[in-house]
Amino acid sequence: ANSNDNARSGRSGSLSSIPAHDFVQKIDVNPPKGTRDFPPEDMRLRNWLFNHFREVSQMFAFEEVDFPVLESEALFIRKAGEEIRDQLYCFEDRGNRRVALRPELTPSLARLVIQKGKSLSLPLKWFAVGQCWRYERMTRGRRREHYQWNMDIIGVPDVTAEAELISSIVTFFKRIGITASDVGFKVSSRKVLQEVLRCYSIPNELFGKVCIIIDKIEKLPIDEIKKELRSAELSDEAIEELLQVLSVKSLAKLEEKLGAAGEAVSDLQQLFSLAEKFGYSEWIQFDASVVRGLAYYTGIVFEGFDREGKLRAICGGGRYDRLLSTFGGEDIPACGFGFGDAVILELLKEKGLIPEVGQQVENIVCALDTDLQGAAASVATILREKGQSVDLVLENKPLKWVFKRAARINARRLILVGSSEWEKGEVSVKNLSSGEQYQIEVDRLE
Ligand SMILES: Nc1ccc(Br)nc1
Repeated sequence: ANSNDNARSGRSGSLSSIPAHDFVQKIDVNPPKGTRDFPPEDMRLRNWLFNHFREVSQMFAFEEVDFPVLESEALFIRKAGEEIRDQLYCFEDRGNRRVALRPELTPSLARLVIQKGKSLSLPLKWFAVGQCWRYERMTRGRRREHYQWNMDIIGVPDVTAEAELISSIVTFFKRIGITASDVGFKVSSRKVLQEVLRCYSIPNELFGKVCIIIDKIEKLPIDEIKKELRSAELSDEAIEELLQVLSVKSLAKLEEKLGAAGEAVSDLQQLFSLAEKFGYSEWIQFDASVVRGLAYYTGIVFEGFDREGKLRAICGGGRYDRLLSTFGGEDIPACGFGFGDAVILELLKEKGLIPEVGQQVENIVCALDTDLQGAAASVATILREKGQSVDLVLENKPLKWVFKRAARINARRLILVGSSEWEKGEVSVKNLSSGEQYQIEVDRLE
């Protein structure tokens, strides 16, 4: 206890005469800008959502992993002009190390795979639900943290891996009542861009930067996009061809444009035929304009969108076969997705699908007078040892108060410990839904 406590508690001590206000400074009780508290009701909804993330991941035989929320800044320093880089929540720690709050989970996953190296037997199917951060000028009043569900498959070069990942997200949507008429996936491949850029002998190291510029195509005027592409040393001819290809509306047209021999077309054709077999064809559509805003994708990319077009992307992912080598590791083919905890709740609100997640308690146990408090504690323990949840009334309260609390915590039954019954080793039970009342020996409670 510090002097402050003494002053507050009124306990004897030399400081009690000093008025408390000398020590107490009024703090802001709100969480830091852009962050959220999770009081019980919000935490129950979050747990409901995360339980679905976990149950679907386990249904697909993925193993849960996690990493520090604090990472070396170097893990996220990429030179492709990504927004995620501009908004890095980074700082120098007391050991003068450059560190950052992770803006995404994939680089940490890549780091762990490299660290574990040869001891890992491929393929890996890992999932994580982790808090991710960005530092954005609060002018836009957007959040600075969110929780992201990630699933990644490491060591499978075929698009069967991407097809499996999309199947897991479709499974999740179905479990929470979202249908193919609410949500779809735009699917493309960065190999489309690659094949166009190769025709104009654009060097590979520009690939990431070009993708990031293209990803802004629906957020910036087309002249701005062209200007940025020109500054990335693309010729006007290459830019025109690129924009042409990105407006292709079907896989058939893409094949006409790029030919059937390229990997872009064959990967996408394989993915769409696998979608048929998985039974989620109605959920996905080819859309050449999808590139996603992360520099490291190298193949199939996809993003979940709400068909009413009111919300930002719900989730997104793709193949990233070259990420490990950017950290000095041996490249292993990989693909994965990220699914944030914010847009999905906006969608569920839109659709009236937010579930009722009230508190559920089986028993509320109350002593009818203070010298039976110990007896009430023993009843609570017996029930808890039977695996039942018990709210034990901890103070001497009037029955009216106890009934009110029972209703608030949604208790199934009230157990009263009274002296006459207790002498017979019994308690009084009231079933709070049926109103049924009876006496019973404690040991026979179940
Ligand atoms: N990457 C990232 C992190 C945090 C939020 Br909020 N949004 C995106």
